Amino acid sequence: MGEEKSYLYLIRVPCSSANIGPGFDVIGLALSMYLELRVTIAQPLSSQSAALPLVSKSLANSSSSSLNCTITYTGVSPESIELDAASNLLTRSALYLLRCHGHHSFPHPTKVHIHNPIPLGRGLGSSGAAVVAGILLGNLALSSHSPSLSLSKARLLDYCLMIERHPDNVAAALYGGFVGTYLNELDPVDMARKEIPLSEVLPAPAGGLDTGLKPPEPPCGIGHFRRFKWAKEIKAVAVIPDFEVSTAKARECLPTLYSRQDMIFNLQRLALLTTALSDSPPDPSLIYEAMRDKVHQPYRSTLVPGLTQILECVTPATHEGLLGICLSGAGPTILALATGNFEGIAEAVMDRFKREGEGIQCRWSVLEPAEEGATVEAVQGWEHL
Ligand SMILES: Nc1ncnc2c1ncn2[C@@H]1O[C@H](COP(=O)(O)OP(=O)(O)O)[C@@H](O)[C@H]1O
Ligand SMILES: N[C@@H](CCOP(=O)(O)O)C(=O)O
Repeated sequence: MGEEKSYLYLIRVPCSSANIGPGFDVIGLALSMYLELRVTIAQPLSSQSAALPLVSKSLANSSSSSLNCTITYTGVSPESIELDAASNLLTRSALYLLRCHGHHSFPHPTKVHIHNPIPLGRGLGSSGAAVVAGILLGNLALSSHSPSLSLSKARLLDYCLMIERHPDNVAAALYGGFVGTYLNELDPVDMARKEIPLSEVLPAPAGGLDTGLKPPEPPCGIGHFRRFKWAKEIKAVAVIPDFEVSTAKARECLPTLYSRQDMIFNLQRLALLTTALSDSPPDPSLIYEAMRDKVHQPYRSTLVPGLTQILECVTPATHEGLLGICLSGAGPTILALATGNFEGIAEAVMDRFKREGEGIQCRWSVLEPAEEGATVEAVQGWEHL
C-alpha cells in the first residue's frame, strides 16, 4: 500500500475591533490575538505520483467522513465549538467556497487543528476571524483539488462578505491594520445574489441540504476597503467581561431609522477620527470626542450593564494616558485606546463593571494593531498522513 502525500499549512487570522465608536459597520482594527489553523491537506494531484493509491483512514463520524475533514480544537470555550465539519462555522465557510467551484468535500483526507484564543461573543471579531480562516482553508482545499485554481485576496473578501455581511471585521482580519470599508451598490441581479438567505450559503449541516447544485457565487467587488495610518504610540486595552453578547442579538436592538441630528453627530466625528488616530503625538481631547457615538452604543447599553457610566466616567481628564474609549464591536468588551497607564485604565473600567454592572468580572489585555492581517504559510514540504 502506498501513502498519500500531504502538505502542512499554518493559517493565522487576527481578531478585530469594529466601529471604534462612531464608525458603525464602517471601520475596523485588526489586533494582535490570533486564531490559528494547522491544516494537513493532500498535495495538489498534479504533483502526486500517479501510481500512489489513496489510503483510507477511519474518521470521527459519518458526516465528517463524507466531507473528508476531521477537526480538533484547543482554545476558549471548547464546549461551544462544533467538531463536526458539517456544522463548524469555519469548515462550512470553506465548503461554501468549494461548492461554488463544484467540489462537495475536502480533499481526502484533510485534518484541521484549530487553536483559538479569541473569546466568543465578546465583540473581538471571533466569528469574522473564523469566516476569514474558513475561506482561506477553502482556498487551500480548492488548490489541492484543482492545482491551477487559487483565488486572489480581493475575491476572497467577496466570499467572506457572503457570510459575514458587515465588512468591518472581515476586511480588518483579512487585510490587517486599521481599515475603512463600504459595500458597493451592485446592479439588481448581483444585489439579489448577494442577499440570498445565509442558510443557502451555509446550509446547516453542510452537506445536509446539498443537492449537488452549485450555490450562487458571490458577485465581484461586493465591498471596498482602504487602510488608514495608525500612530505607533497608540495601543488598545481590551477589557473583556465574563459574559457573551451575540452580535445578532446586539444588532436586533438597534433602530431601523435615525434622526438627522444623530447621523450628523456620528459622521462629523468619524471624519476626524480616522486622521486623529494617525497623528503623532496623538491628541487625547480630539480622539476622546471623535470616538463618541449615537448610533449603536446607547442602544446596546441595555445588553452591557455599566456601559454608559464607563464611557462617561473614564476619560483622558481622569485617566492619564487614555485617548478614547468605546464598545468593541457589538460588545461587551470595552476598547480603550491609550499611550500608557494601561493597568490603571483597565482597573478603572473593571471597577465600573463591578459597581455598575452587578459584579461583572473581567480580564484585560494590551493589544497592538496586527498590521499583516491573515497569513497562510506552508510550514514544511510534505508529510505522510
Ligand atoms: N473558531 C471558531 N470556530 C467555530 N465557530 C466559531 C469560532 N469563533 C466563533 N465562532 C462562532 O461565532 C459565534 C460568535 O460570533 P458573534 O456572536 O458574531 O461574536 P463575536 O464575533 O463578537 O465573537 C460563536 O458563538 C461561534 O458560534
Ligand atoms: N459593525 C458590527 C460589528 C460586530 O462586531 P463583533 O466583533 O461584535 O462581531 C456591529 O456593531 O454589529
